[in-house]
Amino acid sequence: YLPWVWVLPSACKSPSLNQNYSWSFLKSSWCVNETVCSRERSRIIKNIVRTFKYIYGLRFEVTGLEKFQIEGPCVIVSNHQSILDMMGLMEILPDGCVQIAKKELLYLGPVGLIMYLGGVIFINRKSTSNAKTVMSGVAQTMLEENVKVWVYPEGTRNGNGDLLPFKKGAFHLAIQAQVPVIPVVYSSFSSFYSPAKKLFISGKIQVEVLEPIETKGLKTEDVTELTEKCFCIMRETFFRLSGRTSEANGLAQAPQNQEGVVLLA
Ligand SMILES: CCCCCCCCCCCCCCCC(=O)SCCNC(=O)CCNC(=O)[C@H](O)C(C)(C)COP(=O)(O)OP(=O)(O)OC[C@H]1O[C@@H](n2cnc3c(N)ncnc32)[C@H](O)[C@@H]1OP(=O)(O)O
Ligand SMILES: CCCCCCCC/C=C\CCCCCCCC(=O)OC[C@@H](O)COP(=O)(O)O
Repeated sequence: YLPWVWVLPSACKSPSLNQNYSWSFLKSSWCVNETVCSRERSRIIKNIVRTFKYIYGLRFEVTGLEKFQIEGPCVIVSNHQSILDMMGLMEILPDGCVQIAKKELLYLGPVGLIMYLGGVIFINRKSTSNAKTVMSGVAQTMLEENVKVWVYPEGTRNGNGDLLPFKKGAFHLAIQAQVPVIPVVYSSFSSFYSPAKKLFISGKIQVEVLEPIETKGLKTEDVTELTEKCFCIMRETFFRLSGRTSEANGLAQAPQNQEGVVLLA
């Protein structure tokens, strides 16, 4: 694959932009088997971006990768500290997995084009109703096309040494499609990467793929509980991987619902 041979025909045959264009692109007819083509493009992007770690001197230590070996689709959620997460993403990205991204990234020139060709689904974060419509379409398509979906539930980059409260879209998606949620946690980058301190040296990133959380039988009213459960598990793992204890961070007490029932056993 020469990059231009790959990009140009795709760009010329791109559909007109609409909120579901990633999916309509997957379904476009220029490719004999469009899903295979999209997966193949995604694999090429992955293999290129994975080489960046050698340039930046980053090492990844991954555990639990076998958790991705499940039959059928799932929603993968992970913490989001910086643009470096893209290298971490490509380190473990399973085949047939698309990512949810803010629509502004589509206009990043060649990077936006490459994301588009890789099947990224763009949402308008400023419009909940628009994002909800796109996500509902995704729930249906991920089942039809056996696609995994990767979401950053914090909804924005956050390098402050903790996780931000999770947005609920990923969990609505998992419950609507009745597919498991697989949490993935990356350790803190703060010891080697900090734009505020103008620090960027080589370093090691620990990545842990956690046990899938089943959603079979869960309903819309369970979204908040599922969101909090996943948040607690990921936050605790984040602190452990980053060498901080839960107690030191006030995590000894599990969250409770309005009736005082502990949500996380
Ligand atoms: C060489 C070059 C290399 C190139 C290399 C390429 C690399 C290719 C890698 C690409 C990689 C991309 C990486 C991108 C990284 C980002 O762009 S991260 C930013 C974009 N992603 C996200 O924002 C995802 C997370 N956000 C969400 O899921 C949010 O819930 C939404 C859907 C945006 C909505 O936002 P919101 O309104 O602010 O949030 P939220 O409080 O969750 O929801 C409000 C209400 O709506 C309800 N709601 C939310 N969603 C739903 C739903 N789906 N159904 C029903 N109700 C819903 C909630 O339940 C809530 O109601 P209550 O329960 O409070 O009553
Ligand atoms: C000095 C550091 C240089 C690091 C270079 C690392 C190379 C990374 C590999 C791929 C290149 C480009 C992929 C671009 C994708 C950008 C994803 C991203 O991080 O978007 C931000 C978005 O989620 C949330 O936006 P806000 O935090 O709300 O605004």
